[in-house]
Amino acid sequence: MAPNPTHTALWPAPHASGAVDATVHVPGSKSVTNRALVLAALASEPGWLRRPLRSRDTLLMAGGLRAMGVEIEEGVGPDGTGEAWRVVPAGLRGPATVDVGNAGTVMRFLPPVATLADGPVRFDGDPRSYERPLNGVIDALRRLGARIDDDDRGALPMTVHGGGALDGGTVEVDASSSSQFVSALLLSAPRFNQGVEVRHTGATLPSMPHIRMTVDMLRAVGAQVDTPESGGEPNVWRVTPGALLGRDLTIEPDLSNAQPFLAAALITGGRMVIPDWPARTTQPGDRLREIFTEMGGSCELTEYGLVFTGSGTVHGIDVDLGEVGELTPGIAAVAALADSPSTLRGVAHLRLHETDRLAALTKEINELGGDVTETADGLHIRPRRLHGGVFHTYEDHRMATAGAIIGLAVDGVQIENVATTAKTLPDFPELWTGMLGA
Ligand SMILES: O=C(O)C1=C[C@@H](OP(=O)(O)O)[C@@H](O)[C@H](O)C1
Ligand SMILES: C=C(OP(=O)(O)O)C(=O)O
Repeated sequence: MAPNPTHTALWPAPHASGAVDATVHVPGSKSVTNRALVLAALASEPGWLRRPLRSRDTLLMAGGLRAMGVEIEEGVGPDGTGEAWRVVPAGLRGPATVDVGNAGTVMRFLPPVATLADGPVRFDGDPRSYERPLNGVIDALRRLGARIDDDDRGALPMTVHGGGALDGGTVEVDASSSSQFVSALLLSAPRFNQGVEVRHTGATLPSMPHIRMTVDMLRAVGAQVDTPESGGEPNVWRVTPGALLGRDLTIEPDLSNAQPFLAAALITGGRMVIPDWPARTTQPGDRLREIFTEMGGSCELTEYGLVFTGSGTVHGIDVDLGEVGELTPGIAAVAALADSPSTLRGVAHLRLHETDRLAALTKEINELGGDVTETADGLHIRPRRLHGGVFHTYEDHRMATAGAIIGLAVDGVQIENVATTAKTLPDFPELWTGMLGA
């Protein structure tokens, strides 16, 4: 097969000639947008999403819901300002086909929705989606009463034979490979006849902030959710059946996508302003305030947003990133440019993300002259003088942004397939060159 010209294209990563000083408006959060779409689709009345993220993952989510009969209309918000989506719920329909691409949120959050459709819903996606874990969702849905045809692979492609309703009830799930198994079951549970009680049985559970995001957003649309934090048993979440409200929700900026811009200020000793950084949020990217401060920067959260300043020095860090795994590629890139070694721990499950991120980061940083080794659950990074070269991205948006961070400090880095940032941030190349005043 001839190579795909888009994928093999090389993007010369801009090199910073001095301290970066910029304000970057970061588009909406992928995780918030895709949860908001699902909850609005399951509500009993229309709702609005203002400033939704429009990227590959969120357009796939909208496409999947539309395929099942939900109306998602383009429009301006109810107050006449800002771009918005109006979501009009409908009786969910099958037969339908859902393309999940390589979006974890789509491949995990939509099968429970499909159990409520009145016919078969076929799920398919990118080759990598066949390798990403889905068995936790499939097994749990079967035990809750669903009929699913996956040829006993526990993976995509598969067909959920929607029966118009699902019993629900109590179910055990090992979500150690992805927190999205828990989020997926909770999000649709208000519409299951008996709601759900999810009991996580695995030894570890990654990405807890994302589960809190699910719980917060469910409560905001009127669902009753009991959690370990609200006095329940550890690792048990309970959702009571009930109707969901249609809301008018403004989507927060994606704080994980703010990461490369903050990193730019950190490694160049510059200044970065991210408007609309929320004062309170469940997004894991909020942890960057603490992590990048420990690595040498300082930040101030104002009413306008976050003001982050680099000191000109970057320190290594020893940190457990299990709660905030999606920040790992960007932290690894900064760590490769630091003045001391780093240990990133608690992220074994990254081997099952868009690509095997631990292998990919090790290989690509080392090919630029770095010294990275994989551990059982993370990376050891010993900074070395790096040189230019091609940074491969493995169709992983966060590999592309990690390479761009290194390219700011190292002349001659070329990013292969920077277009893969379209998964969550289609404007990345323009925002990045705009930041540099190019
Ligand atoms: O629920 C979500 O929106 C997400 C949960 C996390 O998944 P894992 O728990 O599989 O790491 C995170 O890495 C992903 O980017 C988004
Ligand atoms: C792991 C990620 O995505 P997904 O939602 O596809 O799991 C990510 O965005 O870093």
